[in-house]
Amino acid sequence: MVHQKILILDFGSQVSQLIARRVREQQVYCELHPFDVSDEFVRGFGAQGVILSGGPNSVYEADDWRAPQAVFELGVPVLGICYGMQTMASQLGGKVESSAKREFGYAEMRARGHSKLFEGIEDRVNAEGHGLLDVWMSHGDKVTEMPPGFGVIGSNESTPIAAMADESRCFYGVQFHPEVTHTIKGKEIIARFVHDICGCGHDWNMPGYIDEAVRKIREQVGDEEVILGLSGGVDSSVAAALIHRAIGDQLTCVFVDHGLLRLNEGRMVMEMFAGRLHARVVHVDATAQFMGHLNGVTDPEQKRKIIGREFVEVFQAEAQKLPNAKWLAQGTIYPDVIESGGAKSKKAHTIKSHHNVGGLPETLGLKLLEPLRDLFKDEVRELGVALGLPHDMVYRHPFPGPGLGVRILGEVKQEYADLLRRADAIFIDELRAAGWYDKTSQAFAVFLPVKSVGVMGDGRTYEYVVALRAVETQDFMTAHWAELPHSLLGKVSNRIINEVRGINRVVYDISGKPPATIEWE
Ligand SMILES: Nc1ncnc2c1ncn2[C@@H]1O[C@H](COP(=O)(O)OP(=O)(O)OP(=O)(O)O)[C@@H](O)[C@H]1O
Ligand SMILES: O=c1[nH]c(=O)c2[nH+]cn([C@@H]3O[C@H](COP(=O)(O)O)[C@@H](O)[C@H]3O)c2[nH]1
Ligand SMILES: NC(=O)CC[C@H](N)C(=O)O
Ligand SMILES: [Mg+2]
Repeated sequence: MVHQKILILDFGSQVSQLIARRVREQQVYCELHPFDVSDEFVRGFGAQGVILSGGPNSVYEADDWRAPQAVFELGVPVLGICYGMQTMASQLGGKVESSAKREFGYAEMRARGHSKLFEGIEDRVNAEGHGLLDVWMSHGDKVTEMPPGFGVIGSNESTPIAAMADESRCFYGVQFHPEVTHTIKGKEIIARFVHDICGCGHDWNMPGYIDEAVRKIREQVGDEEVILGLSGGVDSSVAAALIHRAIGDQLTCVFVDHGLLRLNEGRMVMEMFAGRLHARVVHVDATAQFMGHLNGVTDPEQKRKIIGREFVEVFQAEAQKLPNAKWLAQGTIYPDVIESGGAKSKKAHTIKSHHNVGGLPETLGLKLLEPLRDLFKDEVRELGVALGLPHDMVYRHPFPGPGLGVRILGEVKQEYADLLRRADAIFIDELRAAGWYDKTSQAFAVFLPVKSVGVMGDGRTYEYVVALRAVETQDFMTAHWAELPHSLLGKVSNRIINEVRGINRVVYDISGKPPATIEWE
């Protein structure tokens, strides 16, 4: 089935992904691509409409940060947001200048004229009968001259051209950000653009998606076999459930126990998949293999590389046991795709080599099957529920592939992993009991291989330290430490010190990301 779709071009705004999510919420399919795609790409894409995102540059400085000219020649509606509006103005013959007054945060904008974009959408009406909108702005430049054919459709004191339109061509520019929730009527404005102006229907929804994805997987795979690395995390679990629905026992899930999993994780994953979904799951106990290679290694990057490499080894060995395995399935989701090809990645530094199934070697000899490539995390969760996975599993906190390997600082030892597993389980247990699990995005314990002195039952102790980490975040790119109640932290600390012999001190991590990262290694 061919969907109607919107093309979003990313100029590097921090909130570009939100535009895509807002469009998807309207049950309209869209794709986010870097702004510098070619004219041919734009012409071949088949968009019903194009959205240009915001971005950190100024059009009068960065003269190569332009939309492909084809965007304006497709004969479809275009919406420019912030930088997107500014480049549209500049490319079509208007003018953009630095503004004396920067606007950052809340602003009130008056709708003017009768534009299709805002007609009937307002938060309040003023004495003269003009609609007023509460919007969120973040800019230092502004359009000072509109291109030929455009008229003003929104203004405020500091930004007289806060929104503009050429209604005959359906070109719109807004200086504010309709994609953020602080713009109260942002959702209505996006809906107006995609449905009424671009003419898109509501053809993107989960039940429809399952049928379509199942058909596509069957077509791709035929009678060949697929192996999938199952971690028990959200993405690989949903991918497994979807592929299993499509091809049943042609799918073999490989669940690798590297000895660095959480408490009881192995049992839980096996019960869920083999027991409940009746999927074929191979449980590989590779503890000795991973621990052996990690022995004596203290450098975080080296540890990550070793773990990634050993994963691939295990998958290769398992694939060779199957007569007809031609595919390796992965739970790659849309943000993974965007982050490895988006406008922002061009200047990005490597902070950590996040392993997925390792850097896949050419010699793997398997084709990749990635049925979640088009979905955002919340869509993946919705899909998981629609496929019958339990709520608890689908709403779990993410868990990194290298597992406790990056939560034990320095050298990884069996003894440390055992202590950490128990401390972590107590923390998560208490978070759930206090209703805080769903209020945090990720929470875990970290093992510090240093000893400190304590006193227990009148005796001296000299034992290890555990740090607790809990964060709140939308996208895991930036995060705040969670302000857990002191009473809850107190209870967790008490239980860990009392129940886990070998730990006599618990601390709470109060660093944000940046400058810290979420994991400690
Ligand atoms: N213990 C494991 N056994 C087998 N495969 C694994 C294991 N850990 C990670 N993987 C593979 O690495 C991939 C990437 O892991 P990642 O943590 O990003 O995703 P996830 O575990 O599916 O979801 P979540 O982000 O919710 O943890 C997984 O999809 C899975 O294929
Ligand atoms: O699958 C994964 N493989 C990895 O190697 C990896 N390293 C970090 N993470 C997870 O990514 C998010 C951001 O983590 P950091 O702030 O520590 O980089 C957090 O959610 C981390 O748990 C990983 N996930
Ligand atoms: N958020 C944006 O897109 C900002 C655009 C441009 N850099 C400005 O400051 O006006
Ligand atoms: Mg995971």
